[in-house]
Amino acid sequence: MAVFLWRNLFQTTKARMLQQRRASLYNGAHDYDEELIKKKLQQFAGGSINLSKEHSGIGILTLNNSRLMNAFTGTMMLELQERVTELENWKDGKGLIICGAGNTFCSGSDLNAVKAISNSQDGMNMCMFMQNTLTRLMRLPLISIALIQGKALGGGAELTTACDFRLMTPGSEIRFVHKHMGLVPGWGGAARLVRIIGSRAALQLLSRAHGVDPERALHLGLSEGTLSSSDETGSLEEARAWLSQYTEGPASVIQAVKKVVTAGRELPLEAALRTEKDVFGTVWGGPANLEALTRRQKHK
Ligand SMILES: CC[C@@H](C(=O)O)C(=O)SCCNC(=O)CCNC(=O)[C@H](O)C(C)(C)COP(=O)(O)OP(=O)(O)OC[C@H]1O[C@@H](n2cnc3c(N)ncnc32)[C@H](O)[C@@H]1OP(=O)(O)O
Repeated sequence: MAVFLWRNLFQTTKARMLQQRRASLYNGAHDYDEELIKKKLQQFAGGSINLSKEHSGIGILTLNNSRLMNAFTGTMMLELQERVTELENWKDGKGLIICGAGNTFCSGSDLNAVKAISNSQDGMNMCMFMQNTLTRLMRLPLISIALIQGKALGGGAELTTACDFRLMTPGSEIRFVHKHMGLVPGWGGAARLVRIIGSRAALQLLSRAHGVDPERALHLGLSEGTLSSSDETGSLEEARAWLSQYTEGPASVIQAVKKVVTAGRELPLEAALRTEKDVFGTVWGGPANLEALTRRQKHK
């Protein structure tokens, strides 16, 4: 009976939390027409977003458009949304590494597409589409890393801020080039950057639009560390090893850890406390908890 009640509570709470995570920032009430922008984005094809889910519970999401330095075409934006949905449903997932193919991260939006949708309605719809997707990415119950090799420019720099951590390879660069394009970030990059490095440093990075090298990023708290390897395979291996120190343990517990931190980061205190209570309810008396009680482990 107790197990039945626990399972019931667990399923209900989990379903409610999944629904909250997927809830879009923008919908029809904000003059947002998702179907319209999806049709538009479909016209700018090229590249792909590949996801491989490893047995360890670490997913590798690769931006793949080497010809254009992994710039985001319209279809890549659509694929990113699909991959995020797939990750939201990954029960055994614990961590995620986002990287670019061919030794570079991402050079932002595909400028050919940007030019073609430079009217206000398309621009706003694209902005809302990407904010919705990157907000869901940030809220995934997975511990995420942006592995930055080569360049992360414009929208590519914004994407790095939707991850929990950033690791950089020697010689790499994060650069919010928007000012030079007569723009500001629109994929949520400014709001997230302020939360990561504070408003003064964010103002400096956005208003000067200079590149941030690994040393400066480390100093600003934008990057967690500089890897020793700069080649694709070696740096991915290092990033995996770095991430695995945080993903050791059952997926249900790692996911719960990420959920309570997300709530603490995003919600007012009382709402965050209530979410923490709900998440606590999903692990209390759960398999990992009962096993730990049986083991009577000492934390010396
Ligand atoms: C809403 C807008 C904003 C956002 O979404 O937030 C953006 O992201 S706008 C895009 C911002 N990015 C840029 O402006 C990048 C411009 N490109 C460069 O600065 C350079 O290409 C580079 C990325 C620094 C690489 O330089 P380099 O190593 O010398 O290579 P190439 O310049 O020869 O590049 C190879 C090839 O790739 C094309 N390329 C690169 N980035 C883009 C891009 N974002 N969109 C379209 N095409 C891109 C580049 O033009 C070259 O192609 P060819 O000229 O055909 O050889």
